[in-house]
Amino acid sequence: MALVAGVDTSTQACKVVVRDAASGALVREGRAPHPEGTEVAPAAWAAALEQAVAQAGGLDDVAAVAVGGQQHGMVCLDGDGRVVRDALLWNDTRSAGAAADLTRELGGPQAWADAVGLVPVASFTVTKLRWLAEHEPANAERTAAVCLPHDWLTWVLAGQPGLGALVTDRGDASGTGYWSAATGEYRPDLLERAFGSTPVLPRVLGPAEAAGTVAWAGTTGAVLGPGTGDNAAAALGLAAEPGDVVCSIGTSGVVSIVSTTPAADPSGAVAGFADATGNYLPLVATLNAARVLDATARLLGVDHAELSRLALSAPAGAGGLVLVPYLEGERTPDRPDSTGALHGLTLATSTPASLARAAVEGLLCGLADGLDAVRATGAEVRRVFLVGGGARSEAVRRIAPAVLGVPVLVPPPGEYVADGAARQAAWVLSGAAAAPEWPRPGTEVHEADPTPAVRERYAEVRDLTANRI
Ligand SMILES: Nc1ncnc2c1ncn2[C@@H]1O[C@H](COP(=O)(O)OP(=O)(O)O)[C@@H](O)[C@H]1O
Ligand SMILES: O=C(CO)[C@@H](O)[C@H](O)COP(=O)(O)O
Repeated sequence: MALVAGVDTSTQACKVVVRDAASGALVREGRAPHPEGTEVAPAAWAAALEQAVAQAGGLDDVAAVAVGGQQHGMVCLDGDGRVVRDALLWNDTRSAGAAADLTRELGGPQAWADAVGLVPVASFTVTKLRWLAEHEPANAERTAAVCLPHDWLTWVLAGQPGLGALVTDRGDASGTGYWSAATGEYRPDLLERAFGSTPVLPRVLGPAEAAGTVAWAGTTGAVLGPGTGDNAAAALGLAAEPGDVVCSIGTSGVVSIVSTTPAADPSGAVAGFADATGNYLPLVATLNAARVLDATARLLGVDHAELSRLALSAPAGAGGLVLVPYLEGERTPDRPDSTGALHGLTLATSTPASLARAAVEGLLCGLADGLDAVRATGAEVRRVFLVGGGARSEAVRRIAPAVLGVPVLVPPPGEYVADGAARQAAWVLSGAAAAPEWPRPGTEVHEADPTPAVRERYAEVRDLTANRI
C-alpha cells in the first residue's frame, strides 16, 4: 500500500493528512497552530509542519507529498536563500495604498484585469512588493527571490536546494498579480513596475509535474508534488467539476467556481485565478469569515455550540439587527480601512440571540454578494459546497441556504485543502493523465426558503461603517 501526504499550511494552522494513494482512505493526520498576526516568520510554518507531521506519524513510509497553502503571502529570500523579513500575509492590509497606486499607474482596473485577470487589492503579492520597495528599501535591495508560503514550504521540504530550484503551480502563481492564468506566463514588466527589479521567481509547474524529492528532517526520497494555493487544493480535494462552487468559511470567506475559461473582472470583485488541474478558478474572497463567529462568541461569553443555538433561536433578519462584519477591514468590497458596525439596535434587538443571528447572517451576506459577483461573470453555478471551520457551525449550515438562496451541500467536517494536496501527490506518483478517482465525500444537503429581505437590509447598511483610527 503506497501512502501519500497532503499538507495545508493555512492562516491559522498547519494540517497534515496521510492517505492511501490508491483508495484515498485516511490513514493518519496531525495539526499544529500557526502564530497570530498578519506578519509571520516563515520559520514558524516549518516548525508547525514538523509538529503536525510528527503528530501524523512521520513521513518515512510516505511515497509522495504535496503542500497546499494560504495564498498571496510575500516571502522574500536573499541570495543565500535566507528569509529577508517576516512574510506579509494575504490578510495584511498595509499595501492598500500601493494597490491603488499600481491600479492608477497601469491605466485603471480594466488594464489589470486584461493583463493578469485581477485588479490589485492589498491581498495580492504584487502590492506587498510595492509596499516593501517604498517602505523598506534595504529589505527590497536584499531580496533575490520572491515566493509564496506553499512554494517556500515545498522548497524547505526539498532541502532548500538553491533559489533556482524554487517552484510553484498555476493555482498559486495566479494570485500574485504578475502571472496571467489566461496566458500561462509571468509578467516581469509588472513585477519591475511594482518592485523596481525582477527577483528570481519560482518556475511554474504543470498540475502533476514533480517538484523534486523530499530531503527534510531526516526523511528523504518521497516525491514532491508542485502543491497549490489552498482554494485550488480544496477544489481538488472535493473533486469539484466545472460549475461547482466551493464556499469556504475559514479565516477567509471564499466563493470560487471551477471553470473551463479564465475570468477577467474589471470590477475587481472576482479574481481570475487558475485551479490545480489545468482549469480556472474565478474567486471572491473576504477577510472576515470564521473569526466573525469567534469574535461574537467571545463578546457573548459563549462557545461555538451555544453561539449556534442562540443564532437559530432568533428569527431570520434578527429583528432588524445587522452586523457588517468588517472586523479586519475588507477586501471584497475593497474597504481595507473599514471596521465592523452594528445597525438596528433597539431594546428588542439588544439580545444575545439577535447578535448571534446577525453575526451569522452578516458573514453569509458577504458570501452571497460573492456568489452574485461570480454569476455576474457569466459563470453557470451547478452546485454549492460549504466547507471550512465555520461550516462546523449548525447555524451556518442551516442559515446559509436561506441567505445564499441556493441549496448547499455540506461534506463531513474535514481538511479538504490537505486532502486536495494529498490527491495531487497521488496523481504525481501515478504519472497518470488525471488525478486518481478517490471516493467523493458524501454530502448533507441543506435547503431553506430564501430570505432576500435579509440581504436587502444588509445592502442598505454595508457601506455605513467607520474607518479604523
Ligand atoms: N464549530 C465551529 N463553529 C464556528 N466556527 C468554528 C467551529 N469550529 C472551528 N471554527 C472556526 O474555524 C476557523 C478555522 O477554520 P479553518 O478552515 O481551519 O481556517 P484556516 O484554513 O483559515 O486556518 C477558526 O476561526 C475556528 O474558530
Ligand atoms: O486570500 C485568499 C484567497 O484569495 C485566502 O483564501 C487565503 O488563501 C487564506 O485562506 P484560509 O487560511 O482562510 O483558508
